[in-house]
Amino acid sequence: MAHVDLNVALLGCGTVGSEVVRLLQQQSDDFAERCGARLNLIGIAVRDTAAPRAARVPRELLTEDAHALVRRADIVIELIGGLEPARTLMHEALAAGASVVTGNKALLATHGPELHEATAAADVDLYYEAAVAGAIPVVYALRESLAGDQVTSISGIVNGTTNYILDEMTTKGLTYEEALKAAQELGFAEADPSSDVDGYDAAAKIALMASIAFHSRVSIDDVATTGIRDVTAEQIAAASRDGYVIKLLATARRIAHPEPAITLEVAPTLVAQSHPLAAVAGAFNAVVTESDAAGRLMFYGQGAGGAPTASAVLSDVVAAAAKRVYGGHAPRELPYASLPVAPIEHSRGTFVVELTVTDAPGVLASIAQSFAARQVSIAQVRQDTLPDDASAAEEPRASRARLSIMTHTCTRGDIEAIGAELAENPHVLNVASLTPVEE
Ligand SMILES: NC(=O)C1=CN([C@@H]2O[C@H](COP(=O)(O)OP(=O)(O)OC[C@H]3O[C@@H](n4cnc5c(N)ncnc54)[C@H](O)[C@@H]3O)[C@@H](O)[C@H]2O)C=CC1
Ligand SMILES: N[C@@H](CC=O)C(=O)O
Ligand code: NA
Repeated sequence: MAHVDLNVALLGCGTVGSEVVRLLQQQSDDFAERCGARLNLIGIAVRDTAAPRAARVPRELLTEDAHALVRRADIVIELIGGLEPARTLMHEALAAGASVVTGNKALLATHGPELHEATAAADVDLYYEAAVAGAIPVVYALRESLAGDQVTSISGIVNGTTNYILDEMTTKGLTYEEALKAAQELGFAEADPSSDVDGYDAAAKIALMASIAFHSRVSIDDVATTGIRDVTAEQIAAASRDGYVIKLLATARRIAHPEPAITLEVAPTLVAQSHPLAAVAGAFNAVVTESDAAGRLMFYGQGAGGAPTASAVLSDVVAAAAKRVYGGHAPRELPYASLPVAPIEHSRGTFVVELTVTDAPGVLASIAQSFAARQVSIAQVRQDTLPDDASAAEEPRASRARLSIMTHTCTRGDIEAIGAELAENPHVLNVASLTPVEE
């Protein structure tokens, strides 16, 4: 079959970009058959053309002038990451009439609306399968497969680095620092790993998924975000003793009260060992959607790493190319529902409150009173005696205990208010954590 020629420009040739080059080289004949176009890689924009690179990267295609390159392309693949110059380059590409494929969740979750508007204005396409959960086709699933349904919630493990770190700490007893270093060496971690460990990478991904699923505009700043820096080996051990694992979960839910809205959160969560997300190990990702007609769906696979992410990039490149050859468009942004984002205090769930307390008569009753005052029902209490505080000056030293209190369903606002009140209770030595639970 005769094929037309399409010019493809690659911006960034790091972990993912270099794998994109490999797939473009190895599968060029197949891609031509699948999209009806020969995908000619016309240039690779890099920061330093003299830097060492994999032998497969054709040096004659390297350029430091990304701006000139995008103006010559039919399809621009942006794999630089970060906000600038990626944002300006994508605008230049769209304005020049190119379709854009990107893995840049940070940019889309911050400046998505203007990029979607520029895409529509230029009558081209914007694809970003790689931006959410790497190889897992979850953007496609939400944009297309579930377009005939009403999504009510999305929850997932969408950051490979933090899942890997928590898993290594749980199963191998590695320290946080050792596990992070290994994740960086394996190519999962972002250039600035704080965006992984502080939860912002997951926040960007849940913002993108929620925007599509709930037909609204959600940004990374709308997500109540807590990372994994404060998760301790003790918490991990206590969770496993009680039948849970700690996972960094990203959740987005449609709520009806006090008004139709969305709640969004990224937080270390106690996931019951029987829950399908508990079995997601290492750098793997999984996303669970609930929708009215389809019920629960689960998507699982490699959410990070060069080759898996390049697979998602190439799926978008093939789709973009086919549209340019045969006509039609990728689904456009459809924010018609305009649901507001509710304060996270409105979100409902069950929680575990962990406290260090003095072990004396009446202490439990006084703590229970804080829950009763807010109509929050306690489902379970576990008490472990702790060794006496050797640093305490007074003799005899007070006995101490660790209390772990699980609630029935309540709002996050209630549990935070209870936590604040308990912090003032003279019997409470420390409120160690307030952790959501996923049964
Ligand atoms: N590594 C992964 O597992 C995944 C990465 N992503 C996303 O894909 C994108 C790329 O990620 P990685 O390949 O891991 O990053 P990377 O840091 O390995 O590669 C980025 C490359 O862009 C180059 N670069 C920086 N500024 C540039 C400029 N002005 N012009 C040209 N090149 C420039 C850097 O020198 C670097 O080689 C990011 O948006 C990231 O969030 C998405 C899913 C998974
Ligand atoms: N740093 C990210 C890479 C993919 O998005 C992760 O660890 O998941
Ligand atoms: Na994906």
